[in-house]
Amino acid sequence: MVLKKYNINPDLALERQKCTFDIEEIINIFDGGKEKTSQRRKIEDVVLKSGLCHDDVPEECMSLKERYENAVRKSCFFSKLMKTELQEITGIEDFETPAIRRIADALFKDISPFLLHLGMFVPTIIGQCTSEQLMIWLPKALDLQIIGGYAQTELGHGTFIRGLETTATYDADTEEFVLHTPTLTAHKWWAGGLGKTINHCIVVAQLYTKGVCYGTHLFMVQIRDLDTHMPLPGIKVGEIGPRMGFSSADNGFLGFNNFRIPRNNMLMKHAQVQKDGTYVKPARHGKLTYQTMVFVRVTLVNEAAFNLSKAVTIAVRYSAVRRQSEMRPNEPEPQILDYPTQQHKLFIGIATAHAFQLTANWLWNTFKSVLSDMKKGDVGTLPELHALSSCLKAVCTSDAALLIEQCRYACGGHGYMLSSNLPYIYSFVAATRTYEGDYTILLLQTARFLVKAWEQAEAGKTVTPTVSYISRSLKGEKNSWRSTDEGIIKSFQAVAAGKIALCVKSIRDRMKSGLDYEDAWLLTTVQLVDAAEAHCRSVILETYCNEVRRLTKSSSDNVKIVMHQLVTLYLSYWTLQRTGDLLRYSSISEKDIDFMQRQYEELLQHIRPNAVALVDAFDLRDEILHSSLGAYDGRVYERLMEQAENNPMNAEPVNQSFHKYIKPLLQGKL
Ligand SMILES: CCCCCCCCCC/C=C\CCCCC/C=C/C(=O)SCCNC(=O)CCNC(=O)[C@H](O)C(C)(C)COP(=O)(O)OP(=O)(O)OC[C@H]1O[C@@H](n2cnc3c(N)ncnc32)[C@H](O)[C@@H]1OP(=O)(O)O
Ligand SMILES: Cc1cc2nc3c(=O)[nH]c(=O)nc-3n(C[C@H](O)[C@H](O)[C@H](O)COP(=O)(O)OP(=O)(O)OC[C@H]3O[C@@H](n4cnc5c(N)ncnc54)[C@H](O)[C@@H]3O)c2cc1C
Repeated sequence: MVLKKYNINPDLALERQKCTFDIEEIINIFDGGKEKTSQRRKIEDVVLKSGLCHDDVPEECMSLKERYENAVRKSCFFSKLMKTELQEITGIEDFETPAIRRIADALFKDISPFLLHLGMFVPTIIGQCTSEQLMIWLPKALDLQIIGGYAQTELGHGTFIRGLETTATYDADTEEFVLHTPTLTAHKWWAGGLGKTINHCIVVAQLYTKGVCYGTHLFMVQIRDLDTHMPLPGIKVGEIGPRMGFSSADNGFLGFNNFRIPRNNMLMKHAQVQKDGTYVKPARHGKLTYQTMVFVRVTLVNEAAFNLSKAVTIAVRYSAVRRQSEMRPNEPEPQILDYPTQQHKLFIGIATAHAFQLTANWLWNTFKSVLSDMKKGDVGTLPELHALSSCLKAVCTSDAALLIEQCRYACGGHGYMLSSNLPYIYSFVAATRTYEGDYTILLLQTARFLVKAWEQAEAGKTVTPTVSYISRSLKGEKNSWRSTDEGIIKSFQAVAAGKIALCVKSIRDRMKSGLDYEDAWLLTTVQLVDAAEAHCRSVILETYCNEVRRLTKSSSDNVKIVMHQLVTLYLSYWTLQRTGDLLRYSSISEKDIDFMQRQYEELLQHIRPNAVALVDAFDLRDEILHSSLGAYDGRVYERLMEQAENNPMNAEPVNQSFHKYIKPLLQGKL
């Protein structure tokens, strides 16, 4: 759609005059410096000027097939643009560039069918191939001579990877693997792009050689002819059908009928099958084939932050424009943003977007540092990364989904319109809570790490920094509540330590009463999930505070003030959400809680004048927001009417169904 130009809505113009800080300063902080902001804007200009974002009809008014075809068209031209003009600007073949991720949303209101190519296929090649394999597949994948996906999940199993049924049996005579789908439930299911788009695929299958099963391994499989795009003989492939979102990502199914691939198509960086069929197990760590999942979990924290920032931008701008009800008799209707309950719904969204973005950046740096350790042969930091990326992925995607839905509630009926974009943002983020490891499953992985850390600390061993609070707790350090940043973080750590202690106790008590470890663990899993969530909260709170302090060191006083107001709001919000836990595990009193409640309500008032400026500081162009409610000019009603008038349903004054059905019904002739 071409966005019509309107003058700024007067309410929104007034809001911007109230701003107390330099918006550009905050934009630079989140971009990582002035130069990065300027590079991002250049990238956005190129994409927006390319005309690629244009749709003849709104995406939501297209059929599923049209939406898919439109998304393929855009993905192809966008890929070409990335290889040419965008590469010149970034100067690198850098798919990490956050700016590329952001501007992709100007093209796709839903999802690109190439998402998994960039999101999992290329990263798996980079992380799992030997250098010889890398030289064969990486240039082709980066150049889009081959397009790939990641097919792990099956109809019968997603979470439990060890239970996957697809087999890859080595045939030493021909030096090939035979891929086979032995049952209905063994069909690959869900892989993005698999339905219609991709010609190659990373397949996760149980490896058999010399009659022994060695568990799941990764294989590069060509599934379609490069010229005709027809499925290769022995391959059954198709689209799984309409879903809540991801409508243009052609999620697919895949079955193999004794399909042969060369030995070299097993990704052999970590484990190998030699020509004679001898299996060589990974030298360093048994779970290195799970590395792409860790990578994606790390990027999903960023997705949570980015999508929440879009939703809250839409809802705050709308709330500044929308007037409803009256505060006092005969007074003009106020902007709904003036209601404290509305501020309560929205300002936590702004603070959370900041908290998650800074946590995502920190996690990304941790990920890079662990990768560099692993390159040197040291896998010692991997368990902590796995525990961190698991809980942060779980909690951030889950919180973001809830807060995005809250943004929709905050927009009343108009938020329910697809043209608000809130339903699309929600359905995308809701899926991130499930895929790449379901919420509960990932928190249970973190809980395993926490229980082990507890046992290590008990044995007097040093534990990693993110769980050092366990050692303090074991030393008997009592928590005394203080309503400062550090004080609140310490209390949240005391909550986490208290919950982990209870889990350990429950497991041990249950074992004493005769249960084996597995049953004792199973019966404690409700508490274990809770403990892992508490640990994750303490990590987010601490990272957010530390990062704001670090990043605003040389900022103006006004930026320091407003960024810190949001930190305090976040800390107060979570304190009030978790009073039960804090009363149980810290020395917080009722008086302290009353103080925190008052502080929270005062903060809403302090942040109110800067609310619109704070969402402007996410610097999200209208073309990325795609929202009738959230455009920079605030012309909500004009856009809603424009969209209604453009609705293809209104192209003809009388729909044919009137003549076919309604009229005969009215006339008793049906
Ligand atoms: C042109 C267009 C441009 C468009 C650009 C847009 C860009 C957008 C960017 C978005 C980015 C990416 C989006 C990607 C979209 C992805 C779509 C979705 C994909 C998928 O979902 S793929 C499938 C994912 N599946 C899962 O996640 C399954 C979850 N299950 C598991 O991970 C495991 O089964 C398990 C961990 C739950 C259990 O595994 P298991 O083998 O049974 O192990 P355990 O016995 O439990 O544990 C044994 C020990 O191993 C440790 N462990 C487990 N996992 C790991 C790991 N990953 N790393 C390190 N260690 C691990 C575990 O802790 C145990 O240790 P211990 O014995 O306790 O010491
Ligand atoms: C939009 C979307 C895109 C996807 N894209 C891909 C893709 O490209 N490639 C791919 O391979 N996969 C993909 N997936 C699949 C995805 O990774 C899985 O759906 C996900 O990992 C969850 O697994 P599941 O469906 O088997 O759920 P299940 O494991 O069946 O979960 C169902 C419920 O059971 C619970 N549960 C399961 N096991 C346990 C346990 N041990 N303890 C306690 N509770 C348990 C879960 O918590 C959950 O509440 C995609 C999924 C979606 C929704």
